[in-house]
Formats: sequence, C-alpha cells, structure tokens
Amino acid sequence: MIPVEQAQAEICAAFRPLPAEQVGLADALGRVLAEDVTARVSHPPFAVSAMDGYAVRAADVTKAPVRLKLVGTAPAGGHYEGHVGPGEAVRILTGGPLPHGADSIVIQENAKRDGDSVELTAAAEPGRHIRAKGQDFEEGRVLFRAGARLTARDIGLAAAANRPWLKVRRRPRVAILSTGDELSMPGEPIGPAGIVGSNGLALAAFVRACGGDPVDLGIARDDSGVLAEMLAGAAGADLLITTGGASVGDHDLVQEALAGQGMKLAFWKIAMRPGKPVMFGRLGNTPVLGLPGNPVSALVCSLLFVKPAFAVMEGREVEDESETAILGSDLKANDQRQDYLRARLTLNAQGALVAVPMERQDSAMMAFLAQADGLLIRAPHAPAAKVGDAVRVLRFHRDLMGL
Ligand SMILES: Nc1nc2c(c(=O)[nH]1)N[C@H]1C(S)=C(S)[C@@H](COP(=O)(O)OP(=O)(O)OC[C@H]3O[C@@H](n4cnc5c(N)ncnc54)[C@H](O)[C@@H]3O)O[C@H]1N2
Ligand code: MOO
Repeated sequence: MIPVEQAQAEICAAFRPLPAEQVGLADALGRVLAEDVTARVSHPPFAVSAMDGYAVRAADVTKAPVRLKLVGTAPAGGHYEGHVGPGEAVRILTGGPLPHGADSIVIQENAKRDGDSVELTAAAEPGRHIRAKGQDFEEGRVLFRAGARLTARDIGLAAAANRPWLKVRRRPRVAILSTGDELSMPGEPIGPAGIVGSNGLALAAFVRACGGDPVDLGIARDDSGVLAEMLAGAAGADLLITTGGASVGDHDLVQEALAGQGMKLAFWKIAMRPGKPVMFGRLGNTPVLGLPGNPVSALVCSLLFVKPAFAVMEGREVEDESETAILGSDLKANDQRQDYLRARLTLNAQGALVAVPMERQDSAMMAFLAQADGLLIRAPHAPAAKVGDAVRVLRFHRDLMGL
C-alpha cells in the first residue's frame, strides 16, 4: 500500500494540460481560461455622468442659487459637440458623455428648468457625479489570468471588455465503466441477488460538476471478454474510470482485463479508508483509475484523485483545500490507513469550525455521505484524539453541485 500523497503525485504526473479551444462568451460559464485576458477597451470609454441632471463648470456654481444658460443636451449614446463656456450648462442623462468644458454634474433634484435657462439650488464640486474614463478598467489591463474558472461575473466583465470569445481548455473527457454481475440501471428489473448500480451516474455527475464531459460506458458483466470489449469505448478519453472488481475476490477481474488489453500498472492499493484497492495505470495514451465498487469509496476517491487530475488538465494549480477544525467527539487511535471520515461540520459560538464524525463509516452507506458536510482526515497511526483537539477537514461544496 502506498501513501495517499504519493498516489496523488503519481496520478497528477500522468496528466498534461489539455489543448485550448475558442468559445463564445455565452458558452464560457465554468470554463477554464487557457491564456490571460486583457481589456480591448477602457470602461467607461470616456468620462460619463452617473446621474440625470446638468453638466456645469464647478467654478460657476460655487454658491447657490445660481442661474445658467442651457446650451444643449447629452443623452446616453449621444454627444453634446460644443464646449461648455462660463455661465453655461448642458442637460445630461445618466451614462451621457461629459461635454468639453464641464467638470461637474448637478442632479436634477437640485435644479429648476425654465425654458433655455436652469436655476441650480445646490453648489457643485469638481468631479461630482462623474465617472472618469477607464475608472473601472483601462484598455490593455489584464482582467483574468490563465487557469481562472469563469463565473457569471467574469463573463459580464469579459463582455464589457469587448472580448466576445475566449480561449479555454478543452473539457476533460472521462469514460466511466461500472462493473459487476449484480448491477442493474435505476428503473430496470433487479435480479434476485441484484442491486441498483449508482456509481456510473454519481461519477458522471461528479465529472460534470468538475467541468468535464463524462462518457458513461454502462455496466460490464464480470467476464474478461465482455470487459475487454466494453473498454474499447474509452478510446479518445482523457481518463478512464472503472468501478468495482478492484479487490481480491474471484470476480475482481478488472485489473486482469485491463492488463490483457496492454495496460501498464503504476500502482495498486493505497493506505487509505475508504478506497484501499484503488488502481492506477495507463492503457495506450489513456490514464486508467480503477476505483472500488463501494459507492462511498468511489466518490471519495474521485474527490481525492480525479479533482487534482482535472486541475493539471486545466492548467491550474493543484491546491490542498483541507483546513483546520475542532474535533467535536472523541476518536480512537488510527491504524496504518489514512482515514477520510464522513463528518458533520458546524460553526461554534466563536465562529470556529467543529467536526463531528458520523456514527457509521461503512463505505457502502450513501445516505451518510449525502448528509455529510465534509471529510475529517486522520493520518496513518494518528493517536487517540479528544473533543477540542485540532483536526484537518475537507469541506464539500454544496454550491458546486459536486463534492
Ligand atoms: N478479502 C478482502 N476482501 C475485501 C478487501 C480486502 O482487502 N480483502 N477489500 C475491501 C475493500 S476495502 C473494498 S473497498 C471492497 C472493494 O471491492 P471491489 O472494488 O472489488 O468492489 P465490488 O466487490 O465489485 O463491490 C463492492 C460493493 O460495492 C457494490 N457496487 C459495485 N459496483 C457498484 C455500483 N456501480 N453502484 C453501486 N454499488 C456498487 C457491490 O455490489 C458491493 O456491495 O472490497 C472489500 N473486500
Ligand atoms: O477501501 Mo474500502 O473502500 O474501505 O471499503
């Protein structure tokens, strides 16, 4: 059994950043930039009024009331072409370009219009209610760095910066093959000793939540010939994930079937719980991650090994997202496997994160996984721990739909 960190390092080393492709902004949500993005225009492109009112020379309105001559209008999308001279004002609307000569806006609540003159009832200060050219961003400024994942806010900014399309990394394509004679798809008839297979759908959802394109290859029987045939579906994938048949049972044929297809094994078995019998190798150009059939093991291992592989493929830093929490119930000493305990996470009165492991940790219990807020990490051979001790946790991101 190898340590988790070594497994993560070996897996990450097997991937390279994917090629870039161009997408329109309407399709860019959640995509990862393949290059830095600069602004093609300044925003605002010229000084504009932030209010409806009158553009004036502040020097003319140091005291109120004062009456100025109205010489024109500057609506949003139109210009007052002239120059605002002493004693003159221009009617201006929010977003209207500031006319030459003017340096302040008096809002219309502080003005009384009378034919072609206006009486201002409040003094003006230079720069008041004016958005300076480029105050949001200047042309040429780097707005995003390569590796950023685009949010709705980012897409608005890219649009304002006049970038109608962007270069992003191709989405990782992940082929998923479930194995096991006992499995049927949800809704299908269930055999007398059968169960409903959930891993294929859960992993496909996870891959999608991470920004990848899943290719669900379905369920293979525990038969080397069938497995070999169905593995052909993985051609062209950036990663093949199998679930089930990873352990030492008589029907655990996945590794054998993959080896028969020429897979080069990198490692088998990690000192972790859940997920001990995880296998990693390469079939032709495609890295292969063999996950255990137990559904909790399959998802926890995806979080620990597939997510970092995505970071490499997307040209992002592989980040350790674990954080410190306070233990909320006592724990016994750990054995030689690094434990990932499903846990509830809450904030105490002081605002500190408190982690309480759930009462059962069986790797087949999906309801606990769904209810958990994160994983409490226990190093191999960690001594017994008491309420109040510091522990490491990995939070699930409910807002990201995945884990
Ligand atoms: N003698 C030993 N037995 C086992 C060991 C061991 O070291 N020695 N390891 C155990 C551990 S740890 C795990 S994890 C499991 C992993 O076994 P497999 O990967 O071979 O998984 P299966 O036997 O195929 O299935 C395990 C369990 O999960 C159910 N399953 C399988 N596929 C799905 C699916 N797509 N959706 C939902 N559930 C699925 C399957 O029916 C089994 O109940 O081995 C232990 N045994
Ligand atoms: O490693 Mo298994 O995933 O503990 O149940």
